[in-house]
Order: sequence, then C-alpha cells, then structure tokens
Amino acid sequence: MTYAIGIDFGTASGRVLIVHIETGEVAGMRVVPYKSGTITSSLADKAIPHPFALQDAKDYMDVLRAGIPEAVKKAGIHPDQIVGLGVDFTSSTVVVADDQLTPLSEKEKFKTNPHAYVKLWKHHGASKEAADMFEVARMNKNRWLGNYGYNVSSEWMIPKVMELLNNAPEILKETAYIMEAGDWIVSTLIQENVRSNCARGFKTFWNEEDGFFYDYYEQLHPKLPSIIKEKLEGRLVKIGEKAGELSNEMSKTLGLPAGLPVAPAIIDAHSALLGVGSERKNQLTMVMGTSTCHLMLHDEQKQIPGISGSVKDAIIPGLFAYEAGQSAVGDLFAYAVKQAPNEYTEEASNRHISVHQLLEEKAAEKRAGETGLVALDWHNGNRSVLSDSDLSGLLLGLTLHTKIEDIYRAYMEATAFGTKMIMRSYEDWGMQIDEVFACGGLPQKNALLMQIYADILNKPIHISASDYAPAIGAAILGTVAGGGHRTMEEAVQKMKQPFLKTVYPISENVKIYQSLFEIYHEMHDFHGFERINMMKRLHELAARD
Ligand SMILES: Nc1ncnc2c1ncn2[C@@H]1O[C@H](COP(=O)(O)OP(=O)(O)O)[C@@H](O)[C@H]1O
Ligand SMILES: O=C(CO)[C@@H](O)[C@@H](O)COP(=O)(O)O
Repeated sequence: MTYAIGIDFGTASGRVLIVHIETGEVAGMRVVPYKSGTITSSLADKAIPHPFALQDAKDYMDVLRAGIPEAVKKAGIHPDQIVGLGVDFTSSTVVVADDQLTPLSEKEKFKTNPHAYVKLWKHHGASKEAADMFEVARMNKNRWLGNYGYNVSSEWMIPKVMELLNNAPEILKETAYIMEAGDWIVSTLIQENVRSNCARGFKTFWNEEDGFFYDYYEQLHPKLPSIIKEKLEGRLVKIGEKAGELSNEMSKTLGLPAGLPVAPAIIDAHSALLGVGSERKNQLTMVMGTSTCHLMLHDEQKQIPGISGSVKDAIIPGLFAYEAGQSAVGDLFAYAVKQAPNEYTEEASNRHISVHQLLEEKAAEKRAGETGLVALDWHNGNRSVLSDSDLSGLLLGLTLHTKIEDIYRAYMEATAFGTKMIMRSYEDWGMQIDEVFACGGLPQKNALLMQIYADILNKPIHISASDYAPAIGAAILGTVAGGGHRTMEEAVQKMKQPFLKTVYPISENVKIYQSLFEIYHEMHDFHGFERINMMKRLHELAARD
C-alpha cells in the first residue's frame, strides 16, 4: 500500500489529494468548490444578520462524494493501494447535528434558521458572547486565558455555543452534537462521535491534564457546563493516532475499502506545518490564504499575550504548537479587487488574467513607499496581537491621484506589517525565529507579495512548492494512522513538499519599510488603544498572581 488520501477543507473549497507515502508525490487531485460558498446575506430570501458567515455542510459531503472517486481515478490507482485517510479543516467551524450526525440545517423546519447551519471561523455572530467571556475571566484575575493569549475570540467554539444558548434554544434542544466540522467529517466517515485534541485544545479551552474548564463555564451560564458535557464530549483521539476505520456505508459511497484507517482531524493551518516539513522549534510557518495563520513549535509553554494559543501535542507529539493569526489577508486583497474600475476588469478579462494579477502587475511598477499610503489591515477585526474582531481597518495618505493598485499594494504591505507585529511578539517571549516558511494558496500566486514580506520582515522566506501543504499534512496523518510509517517524523521526512524558491530581502526596501513600519505601529497603537490598555492591565494582573 503506497498511497494516502489527504483532504483539506478550506474556506471556499475542499481539495482531495492522493499522495505517494514514500516520495510525497501528488498522484491525483480534485478541487471541489463549495456550491453555497459562504452564506452572508440570506437563506431562501430570508435575510440573516450582518456579521454572520455560514456554510452548508452538504457542500463538505460533496467534496468527499465527488472529490475522492475522481482523485483516485486521476491517480490511476486501485483503492486497495491506499493505506489511510486524513482530514484537515478550517477552525473553529462549528456544525450542529442530531444523534445520527445529520446537520440540523437538513431538517425542513430549520431550512431558514441561520443557527442550524455551519458557523464558519469568520462568523462574528458571537462577538457579544466573546466579550462577556473575556469580562468574566477579567473579573477572575484572568485565570483561564493565559494559554490563549489572554483573550477570547468570537471565532472560537465556546462563544459560538454561548450564541446558541442565548439566541437559538430551539436549535440547541434538537442538537445531540456540537462539533468542529473536521470532527464531524471524521465521525461521519467512521460512524462514531470522536474528537481530535487539536481543535479541542485551541478552540474550547481544554487541555489534557485539566479537561474542560467547567469552573469557568459555570460562571458564564448555569446551563453551559451540562451542554458542554452532553454535546461536546466524544472519544478523544490525539494527532498521530488512528481515529477509527471507514464504515461499510461510507466505503460504498466513496468507493474505498471498508475498514480503511482514518486519522483524527487537524486544523488546516496546523496541518500545513507537516506538509512543508517545518517540524522543529525556531521555525515560523505562515499559512497564507483567505486569512493567515502563523505557527511555531516549542518544547515549553509560554503565555504570550495576543496570540491565539498554545497546545501540547496538537501538531507534533511532545511539542507545544503555537498559533497566531490575521483574519483578513486574501480577503483584504479580494476587497480591493471588488473595487477595481470596469476598465481594469475588462483589461484582465481580455488578457486572460485575474484582476488580482493585474493589480499585482500595476502595483509592482511602484517602489517601496512610493504610493504614500499606509493601511491598517483590520477589515475583519484583529486576531493577533489584539484579538478583537470588532476592530476596523484604516487607510492613511489618500489623494485624488491614488489608484486602486496603490491601495492593493498598501494592503499587501499592511498584512506584512501585521505579520511583523506577530513575529515581534513571539521573539519578545523568547521564541527565536531562525527560518521563515510560507505556504497556502497565496505565496505562489503573488510574487510581489512575497518580496514585500521578505523586505518588511527582513528575513529570507522559503516558499513551499505546493499550494496544498495542508492536504499533504492530512495525508501524512492518514499514513501514520494506517501504519504506513512508524512515526510522524518519519512520515514528514518522506512526504514533505520541496521548496520552490527562497525570496531574500532587498536592503534598500528594508530601510524604507522600517520607517513605514513605525507609522503602521503608531496607527496600530492609536486605533487599538483601548484594547492594548486592557490587555496590559490583564497581563500585569496575571503576572502578579
Ligand atoms: N493573485 C492573487 N494575489 C493575492 N491574493 C489572491 C490572488 N488570487 C487569489 N487571492 C486570494 O486568495 C484567497 C484564497 O486563498 P486559498 O489559499 O486559495 O484558499 P483558502 O484560504 O480557502 O484555503 C482569496 O481570499 C483570494 O482573494
Ligand atoms: O483559524 C484558523 C486556524 O486556527 C484557520 O482555519 C482560519 O484562519 C481559516 O483558514 P483559511 O484562510 O481558510 O486557510
């Protein structure tokens, strides 16, 4: 058996890869876009509230049903040659399901109820709940939040559970399981309610020693502890183990052997670390797509303010995985693309290139600093280092001569400045960064972007040759679950993807960007003033205890 299946569920599509377990070569692949995409305005003409970002779980099943048989066919292999299957998923992407694992959105009476649908990581309907949770922790000297950057994000699972409790009791009543979408897929494949330690550790305030923080939940809502017990529990499976075996029913649907070993789900960005082979400390990996996640590994746990968190064994057994992030990166560039004038869209269409590519080309004609613009990239809030989804973006320096490509460039620079803030936080807390890796959909699509990042971070950046590092990581987990390699380390060494190239900083640009970063920093501190002060106070308080 020489192949593994890795399935990466992103924000806009799912990607199924068939990967050779000795060489990491991708033998077959199928990308399946989600039919309903991200639902933000209405369900069957019924308007939904503004900050909602929903998906239909049916689209995930289509990725399996359409993607797996086609990827296997493209690879030209027999299903018996497959050793195991792994899944990675965006997170916290939350499914509510009945006791048969059927999502409640499939029930006729809930067809237009937004709370019955999948709540995507970027769903901001739980902002109030996240703020309330933060306040309760603050009143308790911040006791539970140290390993989560001293913050609560509305992107996480528990605020979303609280949102259901406050706004959708009718849904909660019929919900047997509240699940990470990754766990839901794996549970559906093996027909058993299982939960992976990766998303559970990062998104639900859980750790292996203490379990869930029930004393915290009690203070949030009297009903919350029992809801967590009833609907979030399930057999725990750790990264590097086997979750179970493909059920007979799913084997028929997917054309795969019954009993095929299935790995526990891993968060998409975390999986990418395995795919690029960044499995040691002192390496920073940027997974750049709709959003960016900044991952590191370390042998100690440090309570770094403003990051998304740190969890033991979440990526490589024995090491703490650290995550920080920016909640709008590709999305921010898409926002600029939408504002491009007709003449630009026509030019792009005549030349058979995307508007992104056209804007990149035009932006590359300007030198560093030439646009006179500095932007703050908080159009979808700030994930790190302030963790406040209500913060908004800024654009400074507009004139009547400013063109859309200037703004596009300013946004690229702003996201790189945001990454520099994150890098500084890691370094300030003794997490030395010797190497920077970039993967995800963006690095290969936009060469200017990566040069800007190298110049602003003032570090060489190794770019993965694969756009699909998370799916490779998932295939690595599938291989290990199926016994194709004995250890994670062995599987990573055999299956990791090569680098396409390394982009080096240009010293002239580095100097210019150092002064622009000072302006970005001032904008950051000015616009994030209240949040920064609150975090400083919390941190002092925690340090005194
Ligand atoms: N040439 C480009 N330059 C910059 N951003 C791009 C380009 N083409 C697409 N994008 C952005 O890439 C994002 C999708 O990234 P990708 O990694 O493919 O998906 P996901 O984040 O769902 O895993 C979208 O937000 C889109 O706006
Ligand atoms: O938040 C996380 C990981 O914790 C990501 O799943 C989320 O940023 C979505 O990632 P994508 O940009 O869709 O790849």
